[in-house]
Amino acid sequence: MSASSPSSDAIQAALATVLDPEIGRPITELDMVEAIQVRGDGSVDVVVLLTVSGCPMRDEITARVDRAVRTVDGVTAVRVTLSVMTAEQRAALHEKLRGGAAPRVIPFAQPGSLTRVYGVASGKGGVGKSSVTVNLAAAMARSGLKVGVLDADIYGHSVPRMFGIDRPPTQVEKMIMPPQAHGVRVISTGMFTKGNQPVTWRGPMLHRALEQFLSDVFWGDLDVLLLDLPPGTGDIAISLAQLVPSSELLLVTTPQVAATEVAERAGTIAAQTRQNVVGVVENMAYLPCPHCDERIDLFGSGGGGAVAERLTKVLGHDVPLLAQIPIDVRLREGGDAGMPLVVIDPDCEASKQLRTVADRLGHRSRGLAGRSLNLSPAKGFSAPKHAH
Ligand SMILES: Nc1ncnc2c1ncn2[C@@H]1O[C@H](COP(=O)(O)OP(=O)(O)OP(=O)(O)O)[C@@H](O)[C@H]1O
Repeated sequence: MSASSPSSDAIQAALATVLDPEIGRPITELDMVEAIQVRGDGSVDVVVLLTVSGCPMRDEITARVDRAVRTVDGVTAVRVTLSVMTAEQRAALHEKLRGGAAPRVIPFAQPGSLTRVYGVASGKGGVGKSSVTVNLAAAMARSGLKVGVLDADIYGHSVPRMFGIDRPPTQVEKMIMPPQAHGVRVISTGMFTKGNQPVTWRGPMLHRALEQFLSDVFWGDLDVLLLDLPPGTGDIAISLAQLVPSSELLLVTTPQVAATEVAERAGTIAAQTRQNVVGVVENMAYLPCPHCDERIDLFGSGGGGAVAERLTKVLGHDVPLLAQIPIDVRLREGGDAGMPLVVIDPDCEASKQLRTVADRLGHRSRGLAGRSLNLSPAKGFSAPKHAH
């Protein structure tokens, strides 16, 4: 080896900066680098182990390794060879990722969890619940938060399309690696049904599926997990409350929806499950007139405010109206093209409203307020306002 050729330590250090695109950890830490060979002429061979042979990320990993190794002084050429982990190596990786936790443990339900979990619910379909979920998640990711979306809307899993994701998740043993888009980790019930066919999921099956998505998906260390719930706040909202007792609900409505009816229904469920309702988002609130400053109340007005007011009464705690999102054709077009509006145009009115909600939900301090503790305070005892 000539004096100027790079050391294999330097190559190793460069490889330690390469993150696996799905797991988000250095490939060296994941034991994915099988061999490094540095030749006298400065050319470097790296053998990388993929978790599965058909890994959809193979080109991306190759490119990342190539880029990183080329930054090392003295490197003249890089050759990346891909191989596949043996069953034992995969099992060891699975073990490592689980961090010694027992199987079927839901990390978000553990006492020390700092992840805020929000179920996004609506009284009926088509009000823009999925669009709101996707845009909130993308806005949170843009502000530097680690975000996951679990699309549990079995009647219309539109979330992957709205994120532009068209590939299934990779599986390492029993662990499911969520695809990422716009900085968000995404899992959808739609990724597990053949040809995206609607499935008749029944209560217990849905409960098990949700449990599996919460426990077997490698979510990593999330700040926020958003769940797109099926419309109608039914079984799945109850399952979520059981599986993650500290989860909270965000309600999406249009101004048109029979406000009292939706509020009663959602309120009854939330009161039963003791879930906190963080607020109401009124979507399709108005159509900005293309010729003047007027707002056209296409779907009526006041629905969001009425739901918030009604829920405040029913639940006995303040349920604010967090935003009024106008109708914006680009929100739908962006959804169809896999580009959330907050990414395409972060400063338009609809995006501003969405970003306000994202900021509020993403940066709330996670005190005891609104968390289900299943405790009743003793007479004369007033509970502390904050946990910390
Ligand atoms: N503010 C908005 N402006 C324009 N189009 C919107 C807006 N919000 C949602 N849409 C469009 O309305 C349609 C329904 O929205 P979306 O799929 O998000 O609703 P949903 O409540 O999740 O429905 P479901 O529960 O039935 O899946 C989509 O085509 C979406 O792009």
